[in-house]
Amino acid sequence: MTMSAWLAIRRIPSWVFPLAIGVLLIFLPAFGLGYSTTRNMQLACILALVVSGLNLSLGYAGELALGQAAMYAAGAYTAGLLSVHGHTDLIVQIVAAGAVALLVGLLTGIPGLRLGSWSLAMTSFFLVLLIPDILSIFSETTGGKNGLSGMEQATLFGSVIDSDSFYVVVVVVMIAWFAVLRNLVLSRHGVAFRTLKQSPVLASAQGISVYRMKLTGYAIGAIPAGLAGALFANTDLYISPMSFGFTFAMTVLAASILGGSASIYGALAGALIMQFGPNQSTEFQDYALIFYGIFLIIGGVLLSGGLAKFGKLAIEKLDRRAGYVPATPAVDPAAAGAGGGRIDGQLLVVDGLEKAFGGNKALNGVNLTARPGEVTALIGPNGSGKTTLMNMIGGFYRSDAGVIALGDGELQTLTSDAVARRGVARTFQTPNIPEDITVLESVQTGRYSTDRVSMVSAILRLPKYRRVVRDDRAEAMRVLDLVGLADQANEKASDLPLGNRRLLELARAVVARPALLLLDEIASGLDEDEILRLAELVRQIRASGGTVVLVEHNFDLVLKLADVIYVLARGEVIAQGPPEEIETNPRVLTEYLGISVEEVSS
Ligand SMILES: Nc1ncnc2c1ncn2[C@@H]1O[C@H](COP(=O)(O)OP(=O)(O)OP(=O)(O)O)[C@@H](O)[C@H]1O
Repeated sequence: MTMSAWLAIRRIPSWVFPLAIGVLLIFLPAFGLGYSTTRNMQLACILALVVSGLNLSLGYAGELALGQAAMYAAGAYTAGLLSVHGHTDLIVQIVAAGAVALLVGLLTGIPGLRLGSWSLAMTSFFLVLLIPDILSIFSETTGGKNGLSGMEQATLFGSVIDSDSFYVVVVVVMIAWFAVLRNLVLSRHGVAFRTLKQSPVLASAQGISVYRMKLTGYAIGAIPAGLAGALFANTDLYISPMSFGFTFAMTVLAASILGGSASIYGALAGALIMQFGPNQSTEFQDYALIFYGIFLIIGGVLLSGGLAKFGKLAIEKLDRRAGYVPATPAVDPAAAGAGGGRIDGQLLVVDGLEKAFGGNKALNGVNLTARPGEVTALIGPNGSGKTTLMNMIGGFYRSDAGVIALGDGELQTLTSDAVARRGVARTFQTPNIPEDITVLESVQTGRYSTDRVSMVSAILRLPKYRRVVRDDRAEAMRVLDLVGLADQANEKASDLPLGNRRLLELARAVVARPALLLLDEIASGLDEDEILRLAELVRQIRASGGTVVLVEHNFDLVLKLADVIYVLARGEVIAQGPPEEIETNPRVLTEYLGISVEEVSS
């Protein structure tokens, strides 16, 4: 392909391609596809729906769950039972199946995710094993092991859907669901999912409730499984527990990993491979689990990221060869709004804060005040409690006693995500920047908790969502310009050198104009020039009205930057005051700098 042709292709909006594939799938039977291929295509689309749900929870929210098979079964039996009882309208069946699957998702997800770590994987795994037993217990209704028969052909607006039209319906449902998913994962919620997967600590520091977000991913992922179940039940008008067991759960997992679980369209690719490959051969069925094991190893080890990753790499390579660079959004000076770049910093008062780890008192009655428009620095030898104090202000540790007041509210009882939503932003000792997102997206995530916008609004691209996206972009470009990274807005954030990653973190922390900004060793690992640049930025934030608390080992920088310095030693404040005082305080010199007063005066 010539490079100019590639550039022309890149100018076409990205949603056009999947839609074109969808439309092609609709018309495939018209090209003389036989019954068996059309049927396999239909089953592949149904499988793709189930896989897309797993991708949302596994690939995006980072939670391994095998419960899709159970949700699929719930959807299929809901539709089947409705049909047996004379409710043949497909829309009614699909809506009911999606709702029941969502319920199964919530009922299993709530306890599974509450317990944390691997418990959702375990809960959902057992759920899959339980399917045949549950269906047997209610065998009078479900037909038990013999399956549910007696379904009527589905109808749409009163007319019976013949098998050719049913194929079209299946593809249309898949296209519609993929459009929903695309809008979701491309929105700020999608970036939030990816942040959560890579760093729950960063996610909660941005105001995202890890538990709620994971549950949301898992529960939304249940919906397509339910829809798929309803479509599957109407394919043969017969369902039995055989279709929903452990082997099916493994098919879904293998398709997800082969196609690439962190992608939407990878779900279709993986489903097509599984449907037209392994599912065709009867010998395969006998050794299915062994083959799935092999697939999972291939997918997990050799083909990390699945086919979707290959596709992405190929696109990136072509982009590089053709010199394609997406346009960087313009910096709009008016984006600063009526208040300019003003930050409404709030007063932080820490009073009598205590924290012990076992017998080790990390903080012992710490008092500290940080004012808006000032930089308050925290220094002290290693192990003196600085990080502990920062983590307690940020809500990551619970205090044993004491009060942390910000403005007219208190923080000490709040979780870290709630503290972030109160306007506390932070940077990390080691920059915490998720992979596979751009510099611009990364800064935009700093605004996740301001101007909140619902997932429904994002999926439907409602006016409020569009306005928030515009503001997110404009504000992010404004602060990127401030830190000097505007022209790298479209680069991969994690590829930046350390100095720029620290600048990026600073931009991400100030983009929401926080009430309190916590900076954790921003100078470490930087050269002189980079330190000067960061210091200048911190001064600008102070001048804009920000309340800044800075933990820093670089004493010279602290002396230049801070308005007030607190010196911690063994969990207690041993000195506090302006730099001129701290610099000459004998206790600080001996305890922190390790030099005697005589040495200084000589
Ligand atoms: N999660 C934890 N569990 C147990 N002990 C901890 C924990 N976090 C900190 N500590 C202990 O609390 C004390 C204070 O540690 P902290 O990390 O707050 O010090 P610091 O001043 O930030 O040190 P550094 O400059 O090395 O980062 C140390 O004795 C440390 O071992």
